[in-house]
Amino acid sequence: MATTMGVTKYLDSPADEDAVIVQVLKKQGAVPFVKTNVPQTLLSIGCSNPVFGKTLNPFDPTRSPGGSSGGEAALIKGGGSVLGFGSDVGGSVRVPAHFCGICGFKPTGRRISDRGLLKGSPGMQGVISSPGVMARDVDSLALGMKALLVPDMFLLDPQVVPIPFRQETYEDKKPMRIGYFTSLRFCPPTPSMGRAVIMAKEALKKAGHTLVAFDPPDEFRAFIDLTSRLITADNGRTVSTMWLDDEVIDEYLEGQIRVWTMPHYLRKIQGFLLKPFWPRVARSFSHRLIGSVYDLWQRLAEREKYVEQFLDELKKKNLDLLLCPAFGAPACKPEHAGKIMAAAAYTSLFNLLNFPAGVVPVTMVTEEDDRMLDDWRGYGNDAFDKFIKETTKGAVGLPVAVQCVGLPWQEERCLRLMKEVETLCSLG
Ligand SMILES: CCCCCCCC/C=C\CCCCCCCC(=O)NCC(=O)O
Repeated sequence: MATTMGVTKYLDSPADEDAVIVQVLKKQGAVPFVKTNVPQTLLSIGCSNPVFGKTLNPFDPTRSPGGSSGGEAALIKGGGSVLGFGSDVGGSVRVPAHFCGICGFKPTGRRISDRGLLKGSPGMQGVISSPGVMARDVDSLALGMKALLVPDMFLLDPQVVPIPFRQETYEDKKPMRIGYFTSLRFCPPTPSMGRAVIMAKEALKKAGHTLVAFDPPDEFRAFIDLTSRLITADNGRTVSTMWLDDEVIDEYLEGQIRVWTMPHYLRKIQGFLLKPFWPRVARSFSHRLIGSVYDLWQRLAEREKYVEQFLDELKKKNLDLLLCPAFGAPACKPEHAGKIMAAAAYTSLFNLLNFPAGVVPVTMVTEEDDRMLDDWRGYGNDAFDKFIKETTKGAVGLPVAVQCVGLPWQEERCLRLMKEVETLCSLG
C-alpha cells in the first residue's frame, strides 16, 4: 500500500518492502492491518488532506484528533487497534495522543529504526525526528518498545543503538526525583493544561516521590532562534517542491505554508509592523532565515550548546526526569491547527533536545477550566493567544494529558514515570 502523506503524486507508489519496524513486528506475529490518516506533508498538528479528507476527534466531531498521527490516535481511542506508530519531529505522536485521550511515546532518535519510513523533511537537521508508539495504556507502549528492541531490528538497521528493552528499569519501584514545570513563558498553557501537571505532581508527591520545580533555560532562544529556524532552514522548499508541487494544498495547511515559504524581506517587514503590538508574534515571524552553510553550522553548534546548558541545569538539581504540560491547549478545531503552532513548544522542545518523552491522559477539561479561560491572557493576548483561546473555548469534557520526559537513551525510565502517573491519576 502506498504512503501518500496526503499528496496525489504518491497514490500509485507502494513501497517495495516493509519498513524495518514493520518487518520486526511481523516476525513476532503482529498483523499490520491499516494505514491511518495524516495531514498533508506531515508537518502539521492537524489531520486533513485533499486525498482522504479530514479525520475528526472521537470526543467532539467539531475538533481535530491532532497530528500528524491523528488517524492513528482516533482509531486507537475508538477501540479499532491496540498499537500504532507514527513519526514525531515536533509532536506528531504526542499531540494526537493528548487530543484523543490515549498514551503516546517518542523515544530518543535512533533508539528505534526509521529505515523505510517516509519523512516529511528528509535531511532536516537539528530538530530530531523519531518514530514513536501509541496505545491506550503505558504497558502497551512498553510492550511495543520491547517488541522492537530485539536483535532482528539491530541486524536490519545497524544505525540504531543496540540496547534491548530494560524491563528491570521499567519495573523499578524506587522513589523518583522529578523536575516539573507548569508553564513555558514563551507560550503559557490554557488553564486545564497547567492544572493537569499540578494534579499529577501532587499525586506523585503523595506516593513518596520528590518533586522539584524546574525552569527550562532560554526559552526564546530554544523556540525561535533554534527550533523555528532549523525546521524552516530551507525556507519551506522541501515542502513546497517535494510534496506540494502541482498539488492542491489542504485548506488548513495553506496559511502555514505561506508563512514557512515567505521571503526574508517580507518576514522583516511583517516583523517590523507587528513589533509594537505583538512582540512575540513579530519575533516568531521575523527571525533571520538560514542564509548559508556556515550559518547552518553555527546554528547546529548553538543547538549543541543549548542541549548542554539544559543538561547542566538538570544536573544542578540532580534531575533525570521531568513532568510538564503535553501541549499548550486541549484538542483544537481543525481550522486552528496551523495557527496555534506556538502551543507545540511543549513537545518540540524535546525534539530539539532529543530526549525521550511521552504523554499520559490524567484529567478532562472542566466547566471551571472553561470559566478561567475567560480571564486567560496567555503571553500577552496577542494573535497566537487569541487563536488558542478561541479554539479552547467550550472544550469541556475533552481529555488532558501531561508529558513525562527522560534523559537521552533512558526510554524505560521515562516509561516508568508515565506508568506511575497513569496508575496514580487514572481516568478510569
Ligand atoms: C509561526 C511561528 C510559531 C513559532 C513557534 C515556535 C515553537 C514551535 C516550533 C515548531 C514546532 C513545529 C511543529 C511542526 C509540526 C511537526 C509535526 C510532526 O511532528 N511531524 C512528523 C514528521 O514530520 O515526521
